[in-house]
Amino acid sequence: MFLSNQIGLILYLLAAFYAFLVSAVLAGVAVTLRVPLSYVYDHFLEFAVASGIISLALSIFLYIKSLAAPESALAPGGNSGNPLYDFFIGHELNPRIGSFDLKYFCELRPGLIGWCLINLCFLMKDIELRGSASLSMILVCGFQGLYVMDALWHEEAILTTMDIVHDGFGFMLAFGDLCWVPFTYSLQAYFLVRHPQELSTLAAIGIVLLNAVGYIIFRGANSQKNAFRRNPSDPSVTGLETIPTATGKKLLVSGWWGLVRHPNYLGDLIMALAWSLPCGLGHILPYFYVIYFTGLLIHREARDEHQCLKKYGLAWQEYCKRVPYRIFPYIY
Ligand SMILES: NC(=O)C1=CN([C@@H]2O[C@H](COP(=O)(O)OP(=O)(O)OC[C@H]3O[C@@H](n4cnc5c(N)ncnc54)[C@H](OP(=O)(O)O)[C@@H]3O)[C@@H](O)[C@H]2O)C=CC1
Ligand SMILES: CC(C)=CCC[C@@H](C)[C@H]1CC=C2C3=C(CC[C@@]21C)[C@@]1(C)CC[C@H](O)C(C)(C)[C@@H]1CC3
Repeated sequence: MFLSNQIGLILYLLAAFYAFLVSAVLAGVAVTLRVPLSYVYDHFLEFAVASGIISLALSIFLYIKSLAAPESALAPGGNSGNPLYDFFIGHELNPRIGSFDLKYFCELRPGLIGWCLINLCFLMKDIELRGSASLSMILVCGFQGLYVMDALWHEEAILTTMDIVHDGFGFMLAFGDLCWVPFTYSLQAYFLVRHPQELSTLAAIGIVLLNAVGYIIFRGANSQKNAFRRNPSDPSVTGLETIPTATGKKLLVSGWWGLVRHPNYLGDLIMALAWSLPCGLGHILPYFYVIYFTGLLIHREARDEHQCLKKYGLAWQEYCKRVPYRIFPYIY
């Protein structure tokens, strides 16, 4: 499985970013040809329901396919014997059709690129209604577009995430990737079409700075860990303090990973806030993402702690002593 992931890494390495570029060019052509992209705004619910139905159909297919899979191909967490639970969590770990890895493909491309395209459709609706896109809309679409490009550019990093290594591919991830991400992560842009906001230059600068701080922490932490895991002698991480573990792997205790135990989540949450602020403080809808995402990351952090404690035992306890806060320094 690890070897096939490595092969997938080579095959997929830059393909997701290219897929984004191709989609961007096609979207540019559609805008130039005046294709009425605002149709997606007018029929948002219908598109969301259709994508929910596609996710359900895909999950049923995945579950039926998993029944023929060998025991060794099943996900540890999705092999409880309860068909409903396994259908939801994902019975098979990395379902493939030939060499095409369905989970790896779905995790990044359709949801993330779809999210940007939906945002573009909302931006076009804004232009259609008011003659030009508002500064708030430009900031939201710009920040989220950069986030997606970053994820696609660092595509290989998802090969080591819990979703790929540990979780199965079932309804939860299929629905999350194909429906939840594109249709709920775009709610700020959706909100701005109906509720345009006046944003002062000073407020806009403040929000841009907040997003930049979040991005520096998020990218710095993820890149530091990825570089360290790929090659602990990488010059960018050689000066950092580490704790040895019984598995032979080491844990970083300085740099970003000495600030809190999940600095990447901290940066991600700061960015999430920066995406909501352009929508003003008058409505809860644009803050849905920050609230949901805080819950998701707190739950994810607890699952990861549990796995790391199992994997690293005493070394993890030592890490927790040295770096007492999980996500928010001096708070949590
Ligand atoms: N926008 C969204 O909807 C979502 C975004 N994300 C983002 O995705 C990114 C990846 O997150 P996720 O996959 O949850 O987990 P992480 O990238 O945080 O990976 C956790 C793993 O990192 C390793 N690790 C933990 N502490 C240390 C340390 N001190 N030194 C070295 N290695 C350590 C451990 O694995 P090991 O030791 O085995 O290497 C641990 O299991 C994050 O930035 C997150 O914010 C995640 C979910 C949803
Ligand atoms: C409510 C519900 C159905 C939740 C399912 C959870 C999923 C929405 C998330 C689980 C892990 C995710 C990741 C990303 C998007 C959200 C889901 C699918 C991700 C692709 C976002 C961009 C990041 O840079 C990432 C590539 C690291 C990330 C991977 C995990």
